[in-house]
Amino acid sequence: MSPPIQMTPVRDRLRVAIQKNGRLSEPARALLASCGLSWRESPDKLFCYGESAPVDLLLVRDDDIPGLIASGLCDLGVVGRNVLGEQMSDLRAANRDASVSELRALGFGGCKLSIAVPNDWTWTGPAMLSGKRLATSYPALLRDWLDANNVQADIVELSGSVEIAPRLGQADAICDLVSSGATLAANQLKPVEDILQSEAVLAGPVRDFDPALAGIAEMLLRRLDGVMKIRDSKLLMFQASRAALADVLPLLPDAEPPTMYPIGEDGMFAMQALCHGVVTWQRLEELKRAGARGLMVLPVERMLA
Ligand SMILES: Nc1ncnc2c1ncn2[C@@H]1O[C@H](COP(=O)(O)OP(=O)(O)OP(=O)(O)O)[C@@H](O)[C@H]1O
Ligand SMILES: O=P(O)(O)OC[C@H]1O[C@H](OP(=O)(O)OP(=O)(O)O)[C@H](O)[C@@H]1O
Ligand SMILES: [Mg+2]
Repeated sequence: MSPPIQMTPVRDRLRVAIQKNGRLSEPARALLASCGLSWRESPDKLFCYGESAPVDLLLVRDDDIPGLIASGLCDLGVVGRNVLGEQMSDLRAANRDASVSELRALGFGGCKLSIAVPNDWTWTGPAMLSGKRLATSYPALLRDWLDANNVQADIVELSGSVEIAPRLGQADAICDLVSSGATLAANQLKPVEDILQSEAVLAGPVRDFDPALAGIAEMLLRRLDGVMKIRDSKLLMFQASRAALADVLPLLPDAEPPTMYPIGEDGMFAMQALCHGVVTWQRLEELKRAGARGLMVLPVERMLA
């Protein structure tokens, strides 16, 4: 008798995994909310049902996010590049294909994965680590870096409080996340090499989305791109004469081609330009000196290209 056919239920709602409690939880939720998503929370707060669009949230430990995407239980996730990179590097070391990839960098949760050594070492380069013991929670990324630098060293894997390992005599140096550097300084360590520049990323499957979900995923990515694009953007409005344009236009910070229309006076134009660079007071003063007048900086709430 042939075995019973297993039917995998087809989902028609997108599932996005985000960190339940931690550094990335609030910014991840805020970013998704700025894409027009809203949710009804379940009583246990592990699952949030999407109300404004068929996009549900799953609240989990960040370490579980790549695996949930790889297994198809979730479609997308917000996770640190450090966590995603570590797990994908680990898979490659086991000769398995990386099944989850970074779809977008999200611009928050910035930190570095760095090698740090005791303050009294005079750093001369990676070769100094030969034969030494390195404590880390990122053994796969550290192994990649050591291999790339032809360094033979022992890796001591710890799940946290890595910075204390040298003081305990457990390791000679460390490889850990650094942001302000305060934790290193408090443990008489100094950063000497950066292995990875990390930030929160949107992770997704390497394979194509299920057809029932592809349209929803595309909608979310499109909105996310719009939000990311205008995150630091401002609409700059001003007036300038035709003669001043050659001096004014190069000063617009990372601007899209401006819209301009003639106004009453001879040779004068009203102009508006979407600027992706930061419009500082100093830049406004430079624009004024170059001939712009009536300068106004406006926030941009939404954009659909
Ligand atoms: N000091 C830091 N400054 C900025 N970002 C950081 C810092 N430390 C970690 N991060 C980033 O934030 C992510 C989440 O950090 P957090 O400390 O909340 O994780 P966690 O303790 O592993 O949480 P979980 O309980 O979900 O496993 C990290 O993987 C990293 O990408
Ligand atoms: O450079 P800093 O601003 O000091 O940040 C770096 C510290 O932040 C993270 O630890 P966290 O505070 O999350 O504690 P953990 O060691 O328990 O992960 C990371 O593991 C470093 O220890
Ligand atoms: Mg974690």
